[in-house]
Amino acid sequence: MTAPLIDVRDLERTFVVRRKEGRLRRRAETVHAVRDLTFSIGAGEMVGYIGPNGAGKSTTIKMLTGILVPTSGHLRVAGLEPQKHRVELARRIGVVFGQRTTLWWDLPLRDSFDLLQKIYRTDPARHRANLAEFVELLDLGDLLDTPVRQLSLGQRMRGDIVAALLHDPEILYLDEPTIGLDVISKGRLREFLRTLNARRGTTLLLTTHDLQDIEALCDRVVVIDHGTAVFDGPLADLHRQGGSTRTLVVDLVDEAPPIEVAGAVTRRVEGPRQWLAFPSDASAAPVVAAVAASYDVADLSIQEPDIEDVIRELYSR
Ligand SMILES: Nc1ncnc2c1ncn2[C@@H]1O[C@H](COP(=O)(O)OP(=O)(O)OP(=O)(O)O)[C@@H](O)[C@H]1O
Repeated sequence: MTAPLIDVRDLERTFVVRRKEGRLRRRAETVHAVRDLTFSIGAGEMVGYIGPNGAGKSTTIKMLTGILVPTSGHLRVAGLEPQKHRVELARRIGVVFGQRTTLWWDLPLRDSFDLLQKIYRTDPARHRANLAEFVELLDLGDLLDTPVRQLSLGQRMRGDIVAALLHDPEILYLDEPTIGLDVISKGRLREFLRTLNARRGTTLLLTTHDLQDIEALCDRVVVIDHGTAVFDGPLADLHRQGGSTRTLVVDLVDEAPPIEVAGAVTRRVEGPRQWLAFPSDASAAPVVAAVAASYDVADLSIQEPDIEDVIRELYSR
């Protein structure tokens, strides 16, 4: 078996903060930003890393990139210890922050990209080939001579993604890459990331509060809460873990009292329309058959579980 590309075991990071106590006194308090964190990611995986505010996501990413030193535990990225081999690691990873740019504000995009080639000492031919491919995929050709400060958020984000990828990293960390983007820009970005993964096998670790990013991109999710992983597995299993339900929406020919059938519970009635919840891992067929056998049905549809609800349920445990 090959070693995982990202290997995190019993990782811990604490911060000592001074909290005000009374008017003058301050008390030192230890914050466990990350504790007992264990997960590993294989080459080519696309993993969503999610959790509520303050769960420890940024602290984890900072340790993975070598910006922050762990308090204890085992951490390897591409076989390297990030804090000891920061420069070497920088060539193997790309980082994109949705909330801030790594581009030079007053320079045209093209100049930012040229500077990055010099900083990373990327082979010039390789740089040109990558630039041509990414500019085409992200439709940035007409914007190369525009200073970054004149770009829209979506255009700048595409520029940031190109900047993070020009040196051919194996791993791309994305921190809220679609924040503030409109639906079209989000869709375009997700499409690009899927293509990148399929063509080059780039490993993606994605932090986001937009669960549609996760649904569109990730086969696997790691959920972190209070610094520790509370779930690690396929998205479909997350639905099961959360005990989530699917909903059968029934339009009756006439208004009726709440439907009573085995295997489902009627949650809502509005005129002739009723909403019946049933377990998401059960088949809808028996519920549909039971409803159709006893009621005059005009129409039926099934709503899949809302991942936001599943996650809310998981956090609240
Ligand atoms: N430099 C620091 N000094 C003190 N406490 C910190 C520091 N950085 C993070 N923390 C604390 O560690 C915990 C985890 O923070 P972190 O930023 O990793 O969470 P997050 O999951 O990224 O949150 P968000 O979704 O809001 O970005 C929080 O309680 C935070 O206040």
